[in-house]
Amino acid sequence: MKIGIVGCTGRMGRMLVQAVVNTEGAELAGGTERENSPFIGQDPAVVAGEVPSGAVITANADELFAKADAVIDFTAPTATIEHAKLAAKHGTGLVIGTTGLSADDQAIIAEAAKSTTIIQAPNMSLGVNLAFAITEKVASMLSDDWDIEIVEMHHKHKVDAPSGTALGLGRAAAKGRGVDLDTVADKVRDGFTGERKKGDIGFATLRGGDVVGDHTVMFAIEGERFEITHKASSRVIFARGAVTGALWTQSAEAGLYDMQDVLGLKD
Ligand SMILES: NC(=O)C1=CN([C@@H]2O[C@H](COP(=O)(O)OP(=O)(O)OC[C@H]3O[C@@H](n4cnc5c(N)ncnc54)[C@H](OP(=O)(O)O)[C@@H]3O)[C@@H](O)[C@H]2O)C=CC1
Ligand SMILES: O=C(O)C1=N[C@H](C(=O)O)C[C@H](O)C1
Repeated sequence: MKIGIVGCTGRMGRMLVQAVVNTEGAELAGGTERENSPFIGQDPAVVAGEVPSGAVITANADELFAKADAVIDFTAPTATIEHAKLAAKHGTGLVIGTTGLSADDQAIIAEAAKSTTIIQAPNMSLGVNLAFAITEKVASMLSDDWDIEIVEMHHKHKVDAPSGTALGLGRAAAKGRGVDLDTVADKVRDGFTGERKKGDIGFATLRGGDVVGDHTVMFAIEGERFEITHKASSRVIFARGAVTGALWTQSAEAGLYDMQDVLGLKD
């Protein structure tokens, strides 16, 4: 299966290239970067520290979507929505790992998924997808006397907050509780905030150093606290998950899926 990587020289892009060239049944179709990138014309595998693959980095995403069976996108929201349109145009499978997308961006992705298979997940790791399922279950078993708080920490280069995974954990908790996250989310606290509102789902964001990604969901009540924690120590878990997703697109109907679909974690 021919897999393309857009944004192939980024932190995740390089890990994705490594994962593709080391996965049986996967072949690197090529990679993209912006027009002014110093990597244009180079082999993405060599940039990622692998042996030459014969593939080339270009700024022509249209060409990559035309020749690939699936493309993996860990870039930025403005790029991702254009990639979703190209996936629909060419009927190419698409795996989206990019976070920080707006509601309007989501609508464009949902429209594209009418014509092709798209897998979108804020976290491609098995551990976090288990945490999504467990969080929903625990939230469904506890009353809203239990306060739910989500804490995340990432490296200093991360540009969106709260992380896509933290928001995913919030959505899972809200779903378990039978409420809409948008109406109960408390994402920023500063100054004289007053007491915590019963039923809110709070978020706290930490940034620093080279932390790959830590997430904790806390269920707190007077006298005790129950926590679900995931810590990523290598980006390889996201890259492997994304390549598994890309291979999975080949056998799925057009539609919008997540990693819980791919990993068979749904009831
Ligand atoms: N779902 C998951 O499991 C995970 C998701 N992520 C998400 O993935 C995204 C990327 O993260 P990360 O790799 O750390 O970020 P980086 O900034 O390191 O990588 C992004 C890459 O995409 C490139 N890019 C941006 N726009 C375009 C474009 N129009 N065409 C081609 N390339 C483009 C960037 O180039 P330039 O530098 O020139 O802008 C850069 O090389 C983030 O949203 C992050 O949250 C990260 C890890 C796991
Ligand atoms: O930007 C990152 O690095 C990560 N982003 C994802 C997110 O926003 O949840 C996933 C992972 O935690 C790393």
